[in-house]
Amino acid sequence: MIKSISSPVCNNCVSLNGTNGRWRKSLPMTPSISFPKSSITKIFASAMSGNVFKWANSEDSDCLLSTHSPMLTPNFVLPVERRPNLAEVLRDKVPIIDLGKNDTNGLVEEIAKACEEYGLFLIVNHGVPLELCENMLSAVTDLFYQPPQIKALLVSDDPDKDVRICNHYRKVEEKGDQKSKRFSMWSEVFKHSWHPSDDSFADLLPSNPPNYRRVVTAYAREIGILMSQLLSLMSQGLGLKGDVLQHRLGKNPLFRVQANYYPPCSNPNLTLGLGVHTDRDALTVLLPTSNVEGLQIMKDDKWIVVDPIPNALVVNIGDQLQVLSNGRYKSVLHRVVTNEHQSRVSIAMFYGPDKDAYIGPVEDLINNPHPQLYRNYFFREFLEVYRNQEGKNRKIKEYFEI
Ligand SMILES: O=C(O)CCC(=O)C(=O)O
Ligand SMILES: [Fe+2]
Repeated sequence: MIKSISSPVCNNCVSLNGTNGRWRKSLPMTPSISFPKSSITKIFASAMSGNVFKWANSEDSDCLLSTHSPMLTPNFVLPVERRPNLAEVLRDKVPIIDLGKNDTNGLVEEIAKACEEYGLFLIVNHGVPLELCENMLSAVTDLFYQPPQIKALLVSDDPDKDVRICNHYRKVEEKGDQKSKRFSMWSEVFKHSWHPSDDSFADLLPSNPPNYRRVVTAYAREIGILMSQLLSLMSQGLGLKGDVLQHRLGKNPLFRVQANYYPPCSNPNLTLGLGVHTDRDALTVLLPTSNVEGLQIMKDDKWIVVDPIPNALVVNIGDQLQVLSNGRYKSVLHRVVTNEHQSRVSIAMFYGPDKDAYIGPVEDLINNPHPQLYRNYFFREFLEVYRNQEGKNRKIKEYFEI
């Protein structure tokens, strides 16, 4: 059991007090999900021409149709140098950390090591009930399996829209050509905000699937508790008091969800589910379909597979923790590859700073052998740079390097 968890500083955040013992619960299996074709799907499928649906309000982007096998049209085929080169991917071991352990000091050490060396680790015995994870995955799957005409109502490329479905893309500039070419990623994503204790975010969510609002608010509460615990352990891993990182992220953190749907793909060598990126926020907790591979991380200049083991959630460091830790924790470079036979869903819950948070390396972590690596900035500045680099290979924290 984890004993020394400090109370979160944010009034809006959930408290860990009173959760003693929950970490001892052993977590049952995270299920693999199946993708039944609903009768509605069949009706609408017959109304479609071709396999790729052109969204009515999104001129430029061909969104994938999750209800049947989309075709690998040229807009998904990446230039040769950007393809995943699957033959060279390694099967190194990504750390698996048991949060149910009694030894807090050991846990702090293990987590710090994983954050420094990998920027990503799996957690088991994390306390989020299995049934809730299952319900979350199946509610999101139902959402993606709605008829395209229904989903089209949510489709938007406008980053200011709180609730939306979109198709990520990469802009690639060709030599001698002023105009960059857009390549679509082999996925559909559903985004919205969340909150660990104020359920009103759910009022903006679609009323279908009917259970989504209820499930996501329950899941958000659990993830809020888990993230507070992780931030406390990560803070201690830097030799700081448990509440420092959470305090630096501000009173009104930006909580965002991104659910990703990756249909089977006829040639995974030619495209990516999500392009190479780091997460722009502080912390990500990801719930993937178990037993279907997809996520890969870069370590020592090599891509390695993140094994989707049952029961586990994936935790990864985002850009803001790399900056706050003065480069000690790594915001891990990652990507998602597709596979020929199985669909995959993942749900990323992001914890980002308050827009007004002043982010920069924590002073105690700046010293002679460790000079300050980043200049301080308000998070809203970071977001602006992020937006200006939209669709490109982002280099945002590099922009703030000293
Ligand atoms: O699907 C995954 O495994 C990763 C998703 C991801 O990287 C993201 O949503 O930022
Ligand atoms: Fe990511």
